[in-house]
Amino acid sequence: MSPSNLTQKQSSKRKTQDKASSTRKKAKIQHHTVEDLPWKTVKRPIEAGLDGDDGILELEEIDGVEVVYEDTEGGRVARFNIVKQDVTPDDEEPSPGTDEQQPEIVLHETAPLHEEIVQPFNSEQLLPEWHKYLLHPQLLRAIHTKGFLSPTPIQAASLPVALADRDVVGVAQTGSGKTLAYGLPILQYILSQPRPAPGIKRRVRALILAPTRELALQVSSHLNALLNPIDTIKGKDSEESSKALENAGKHKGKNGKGKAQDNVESKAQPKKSPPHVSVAAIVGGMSAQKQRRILDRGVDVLVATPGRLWDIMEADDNLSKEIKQLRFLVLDEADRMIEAGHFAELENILRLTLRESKEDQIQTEFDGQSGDEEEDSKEGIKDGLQTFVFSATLSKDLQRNVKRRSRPKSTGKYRKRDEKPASTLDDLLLRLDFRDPDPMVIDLSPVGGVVSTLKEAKIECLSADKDVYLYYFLLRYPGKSLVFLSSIDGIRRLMPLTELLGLKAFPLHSQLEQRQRLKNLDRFTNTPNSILLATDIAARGLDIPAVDHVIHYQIPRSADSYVHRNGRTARAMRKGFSMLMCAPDERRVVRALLGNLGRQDSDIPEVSVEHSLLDKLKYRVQLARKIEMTHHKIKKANHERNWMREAAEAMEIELDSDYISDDNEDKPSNQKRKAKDAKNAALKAELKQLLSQPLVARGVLAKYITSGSRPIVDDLISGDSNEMMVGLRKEEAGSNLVALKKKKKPPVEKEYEEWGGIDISEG
Ligand SMILES: Nc1ncnc2c1ncn2[C@@H]1O[C@H](COP(=O)(O)OP(=O)(O)OP(=O)(O)O)[C@@H](O)[C@H]1O
Repeated sequence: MSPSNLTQKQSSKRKTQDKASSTRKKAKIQHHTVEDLPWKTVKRPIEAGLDGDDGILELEEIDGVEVVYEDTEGGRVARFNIVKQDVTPDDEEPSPGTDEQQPEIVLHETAPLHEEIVQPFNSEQLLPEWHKYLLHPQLLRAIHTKGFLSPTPIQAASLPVALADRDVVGVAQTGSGKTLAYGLPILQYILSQPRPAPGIKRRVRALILAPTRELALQVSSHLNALLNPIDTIKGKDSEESSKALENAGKHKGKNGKGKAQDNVESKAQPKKSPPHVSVAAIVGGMSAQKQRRILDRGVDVLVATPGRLWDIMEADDNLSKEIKQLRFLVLDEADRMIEAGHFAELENILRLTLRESKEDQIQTEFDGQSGDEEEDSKEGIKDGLQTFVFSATLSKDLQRNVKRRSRPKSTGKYRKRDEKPASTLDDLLLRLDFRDPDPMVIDLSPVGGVVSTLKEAKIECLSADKDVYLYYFLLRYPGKSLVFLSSIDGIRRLMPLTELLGLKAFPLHSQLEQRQRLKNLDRFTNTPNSILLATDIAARGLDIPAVDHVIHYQIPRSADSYVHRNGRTARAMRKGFSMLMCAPDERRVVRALLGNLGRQDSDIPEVSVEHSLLDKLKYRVQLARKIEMTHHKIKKANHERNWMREAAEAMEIELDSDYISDDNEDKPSNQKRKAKDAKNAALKAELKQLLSQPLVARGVLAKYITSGSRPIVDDLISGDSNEMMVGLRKEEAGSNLVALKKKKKPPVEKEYEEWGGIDISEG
């Protein structure tokens, strides 16, 4: 890294620092390497034009560093000097002329610049619903700022238990606030401990494991938002936050306090000191070196995906030691973790959290619990580890098994270290060494897995017609739509089609670089009426604000997947809509999938479709497909020609002149290509022209709005007509459904018990 990597902010700081340092006589200068410097993460300055990223995922900056150039034998090198001022107790700016009395320059930033002054928070008055939990004022202030007036049901059920040091297995519907259900007790614990002493490295006290990178990053940002609510509100995820601020303002108004009070409180925050709690995410796809540096600096709450964490742990004994002494272990979306292909890493990490005596004693069977074992477990609680397992989908059987699980018996069967990892969630839970003899299982999952604010529907059509129906739906019901496919190829095929049809779509799948994944999520979040074409990596846990529709373009591979995909909409009691696109050969699987949720396929009504418009859209889609196919052929031919040229160069072979020059007008291949280009240009022009024309439903006379079998005058006057489809009213998805007749016979249960989902892996 060179000094040019210091951020812009840093360079201006450097100038100030230069000036300041020249006046401070007692300054001691210490030389450091880049790696030693106290880097800290700052928000990406999107508004400053860096949103193009250019390989930058996050920025870091350093306070109080001088860059000094030194001429050495090996040339000019940069030296980094950490120069830190000790701040007067009240943290006031030094008054002019007192520079001579500014003596201290300290080596590292770990020393707090302030003793923490915790401003009390009147929760009894401002957050009566939260008062009884006696949360730390910092947390209460954040909850208030976010406008969370009362805990969600899962929070209300799990907080008293978790705050009383008990283990919790929590099952609650998607979008019901599970992150804070486990996050608040963790932050409460750490905030109530003394701040780390100056120079003492923090050790990891809470480990939160999540199945996907996006979810891990989201969890860490949710927790950070609780610790720095003001920063977060200024940040880019502002839609929800500004609403929250508005709510908070309203709420305060009711209680006779206004914004002024809040300002006083925020001003009273210490200006700059190391945070009391540091939360960091360790995920794949980002610089491992940087993540190691963060860990070396010390982290209290570590949110990680098992794969990357295990990679780092293998090279870092200290981290393994810290994991052995955890105070909190959380498995978020535990059931997905065993699907995601990093079960071996997960198992290795979990092994470190077992009590010493159990290291090699992982039981493979469920057994009853003896009195002795209970005694042991009670002792175990004293050694401190609290375990939380949360998901929207944990089977009832599994929850019972958690209750029935036992400590290993001396005569029992134990799994050896080198045995193959198990593949079921039952096994995973057995690998957890709950210190609580009776972990609290809280199951608030709704019947049939459906959130009460979600409307479900389906469209039955041929596989080949799914593109047209999707296009119809997206035009008919504008909004933010998350479209799930089970293969990356499917997304690659749909992306150019949506673009040609003038839709704003972004892809999300595992073969995209991490920075591209995050960027696309960000764009989807911030673009109205946009579409995210995603595989199941987006199915779990992602809290994307205001997703209006979830569309299962390809059917989910299990009942759980159906529930989690649907859970990206209708979150936090908002309305949402989900639509299954079901081809004839998928019906059997859909029946089985719904059967697993205790439902019938006739429970799900059909979306009514205006067939006259569908035909018009079909022609547009056909044109787009043709254009794309020609593009594809041209691209393929170019690729092949370039490959031939490169191969010939490498082998020093002369190629036929056809391959060497594109300029030869007379060559038949060039003529063919030109003809193709012309044909493609004509197709594009035709599509463009079609896209510019309004779509008019049958029976509508666009020129005579008061006549025809469907006069549209009233809708036009009231502003109720659909913007894209003349003759149809502006309606929300789900307001126009066709109920199906219930079947008399319930589905045969045996079939569902045995059905384990289809194995469609990404790609
Ligand atoms: N007490 C509360 N009141 C209002 N909103 C809340 C509250 N707690 C959390 N939320 C908001 O609800 C949304 C969903 O929360 P969260 O992501 O924790 O849900 P979840 O249960 O983990 O969902 P999933 O099962 O899909 O992972 C978030 O935007 C969060 O900020």
